[in-house]
Amino acid sequence: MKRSTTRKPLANRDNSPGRKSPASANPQPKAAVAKSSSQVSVIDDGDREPIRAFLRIRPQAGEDDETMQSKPYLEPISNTAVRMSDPNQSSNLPVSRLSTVPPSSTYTFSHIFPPATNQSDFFAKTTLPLVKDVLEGQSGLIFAYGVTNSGKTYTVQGGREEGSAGILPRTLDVVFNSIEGLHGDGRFRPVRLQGIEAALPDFSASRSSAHDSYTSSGSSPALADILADLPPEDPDTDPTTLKLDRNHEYTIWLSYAEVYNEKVYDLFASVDDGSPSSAQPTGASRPTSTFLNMPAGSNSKPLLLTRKALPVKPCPPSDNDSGDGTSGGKYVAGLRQIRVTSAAQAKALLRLGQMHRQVFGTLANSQSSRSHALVTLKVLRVHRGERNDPSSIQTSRLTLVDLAGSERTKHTQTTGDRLREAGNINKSLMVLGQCMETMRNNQRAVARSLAPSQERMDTRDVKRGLAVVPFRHSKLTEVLMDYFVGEGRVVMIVNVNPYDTGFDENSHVMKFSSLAREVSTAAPTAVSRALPTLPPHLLQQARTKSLAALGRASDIAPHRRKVTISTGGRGGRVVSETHLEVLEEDEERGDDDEDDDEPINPLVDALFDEIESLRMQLFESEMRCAMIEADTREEVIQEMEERMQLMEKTWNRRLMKQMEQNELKMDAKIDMLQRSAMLGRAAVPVFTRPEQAEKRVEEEPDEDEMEEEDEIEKSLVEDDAESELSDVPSEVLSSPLTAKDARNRQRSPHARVSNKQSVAASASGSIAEDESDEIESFSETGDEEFPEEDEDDDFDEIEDDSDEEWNGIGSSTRSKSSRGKKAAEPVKAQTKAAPASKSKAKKDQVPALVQKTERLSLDHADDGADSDDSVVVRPSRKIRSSVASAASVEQPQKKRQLSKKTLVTEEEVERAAEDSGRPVRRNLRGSSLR
Ligand SMILES: Nc1ncnc2c1ncn2[C@@H]1O[C@H](COP(=O)(O)OP(=O)(O)OP(=O)(O)O)[C@@H](O)[C@H]1O
Repeated sequence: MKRSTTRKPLANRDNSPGRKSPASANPQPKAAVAKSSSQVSVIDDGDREPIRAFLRIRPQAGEDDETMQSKPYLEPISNTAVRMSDPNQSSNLPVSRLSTVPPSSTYTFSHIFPPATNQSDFFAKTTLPLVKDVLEGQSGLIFAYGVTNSGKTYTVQGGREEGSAGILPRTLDVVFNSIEGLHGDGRFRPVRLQGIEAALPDFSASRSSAHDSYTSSGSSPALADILADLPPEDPDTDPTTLKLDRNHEYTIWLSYAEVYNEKVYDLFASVDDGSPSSAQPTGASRPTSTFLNMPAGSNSKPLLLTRKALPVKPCPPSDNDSGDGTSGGKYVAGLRQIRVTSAAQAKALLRLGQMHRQVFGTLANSQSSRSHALVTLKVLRVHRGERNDPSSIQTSRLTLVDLAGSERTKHTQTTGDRLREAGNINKSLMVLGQCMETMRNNQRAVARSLAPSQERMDTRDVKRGLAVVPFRHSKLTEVLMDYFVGEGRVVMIVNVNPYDTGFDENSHVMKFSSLAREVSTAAPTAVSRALPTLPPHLLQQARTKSLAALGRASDIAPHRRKVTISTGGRGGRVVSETHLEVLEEDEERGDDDEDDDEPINPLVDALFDEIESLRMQLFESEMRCAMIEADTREEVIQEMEERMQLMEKTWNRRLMKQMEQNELKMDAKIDMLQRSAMLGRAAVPVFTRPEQAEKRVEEEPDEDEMEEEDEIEKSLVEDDAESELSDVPSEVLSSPLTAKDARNRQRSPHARVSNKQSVAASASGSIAEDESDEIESFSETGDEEFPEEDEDDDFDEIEDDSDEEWNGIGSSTRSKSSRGKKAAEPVKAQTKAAPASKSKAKKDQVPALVQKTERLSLDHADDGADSDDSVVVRPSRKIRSSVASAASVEQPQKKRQLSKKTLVTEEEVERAAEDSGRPVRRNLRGSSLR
């Protein structure tokens, strides 16, 4: 039969020496609201102190960690102050528009621990005082707060290396070191928050072993086996021993709860795999290792693991020390508290709980804690002389909390379950901050009302002016509420990673810690109880409404998740996989819940719900935006790539076509050259590329002249280098052909006769002479010798400097580029003025010649713009001079180009020349001779 007893008030701070902390130097109000008969508690200022906040700076991770910055943005400026500077500002990176954080701020702490601080020192300065308190009957809370990856778990639980045990295992070590030889018999056990009750009726004082105590308290044998199966000796133990009053006996009870997705779970509870044999009543324990050892296989039916959320309930007034009839905080109903008699047992249990936590809470994200873990150590202390009197038993608690990392969902691809987790983590941390803020404001208001300068206010007015502390808006704050409103010291460890990329998040953490330091932990418990209570039906309505507002059906219906446990072999090989389905059932609500006398303000509730729902929407929309942006970028990139490929193909095709055409041209040229070589020197073939070539008519010189010119041209062909021109005999240079050739070489890279062609020409014997010949436009003395031509006619008027010089007419300074119709116009005008009679005979002959050459086109098909070979026929010097003298024109001579399409054979040209009564010499001209 269980028997509940009310405990005696514990020794309060008045009995605890050395309670004043440096932080308590802050002026605090002398007294808060005087306790009324009904609901307002007395606050004795002498017992209150602000929350202590310690900053721990994480050392820099390995260089391989790409997510980290190279320079820390946090710099300690003293033992208690630190300056934070926005790295985006210093590196001129764009600062987030939404950032509300100033670029540089200074924050103060109770103490700052640099990265090099070892675990032992850290424990001694932050946690050891609380351990001492709890063994002396004082409750305490210590929680680690910080963004993901800032070192919270390392601080609380520790690392793998020797000597890196965190504050939790060290606490256990120190407790059991200190109570060595002072163990109680465990005839009473703790219930709820502060109550105690007798252990099972069959309990006998002689059965005090751990195994017995588990069995007697309803634990499964498997749990006891696990706890009995302890590792030999833990080398990483803290040797610290505290001096205790040896007239007392101590029993230590351990509980391990998890707040995940706004539900509280017992990490020591059973795991039901669905088989009837394993079905156990709620709250019964089943070793987690059982399901981890289950036969694995990817094809096997997923195992169903069920766990039930535990309700958080207000303590009955009977548990309240004050005996004023008000409730004494809230407790997790059904949370198992297991007695442990050694640090090793406690650690083994915690390991088991940790496994449970990983499977249920963090399996899908094993790198990060997604839940708040609360380990509570309860100490029942009784005087040896009063061990049979339950009323003499003192209960104290020390809770160590490893909070989930304050999330940065906007930086991570968080969706679905993860997003929901993140929302809930942020919600509980936000509510924690709001609770602190409200408490601080309330305390300030009270302090103001009590200030000597102020008129003394009625305590009821003061009470009415106080805000509701929103503990009930999150499970975390609900569970921890008693530490804030009741007695107990609260210590906050702020973990920060100064290399972390989340500057904004870390700034919020810092702000939170500043806020916490302004909160005194002995706030009036009545503040949250002093508000009017809604009738039960309205209370229920408000609950339903708030759940509906959140749109979280899962808060009402059980939430199912699928998880896969992989057992790895060597080299990352997966040996086995076990598929599990996790069913998280909502807590049961008893009828007595409706009698919850907790004050509730529907408006505040609705606002919180609205905030939460908006936050979720914001996260979701940010995620959607990020995904849409990523998709769009990918699409654009793909499209660009396709276009590039298309362009590449097109250009490749064009290039190939061009190359083919060039090859064809080259072939054609070679053919023609070969044919002309066969024809021999006497009959020089004429090659045409009608479109691009200039057509010049050249007078066939007489035998001597031809020989002379051939000699000269040959020597020029052999003479490739410009510089060698000086070596050319003066009589050669004096030749108009040679002079022109030399000038053309000097003028531009587009010289009419390229070296290459010259070499080719020299290699081709007599053909080379023609190739290397300067081919010139047909030169005429005047229009009267030619029919009047349109600008579009086949005859292009081209001025030729060389000929002008040669004929001693015109200006040699006129450039080729200025050649054209404009330049030809004055010539036309002048030639028109010449007597028509003198040129009449020649005029009659030339059109006939032109017509003939037009008819003799060899390649009409190749009439494109790129056709460049053409017949060049130039009247002999004699004809030109006779024409000039006949025309008696002392103007620069006009030259006309024959039809671009004109192609003639040698014979035809000769025939045409014979018809005209003059010998004609034909020269070759390739496209490159332009
Ligand atoms: N003081 C320290 N010294 C050495 N290593 C540390 C320290 N603090 C943290 N680390 C290392 O940094 C990593 C992240 O730390 P930890 O897991 O404790 O972060 P966390 O804040 O608990 O993250 P989460 O909230 O995601 O669980 C771990 O590998 C841990 O070993």
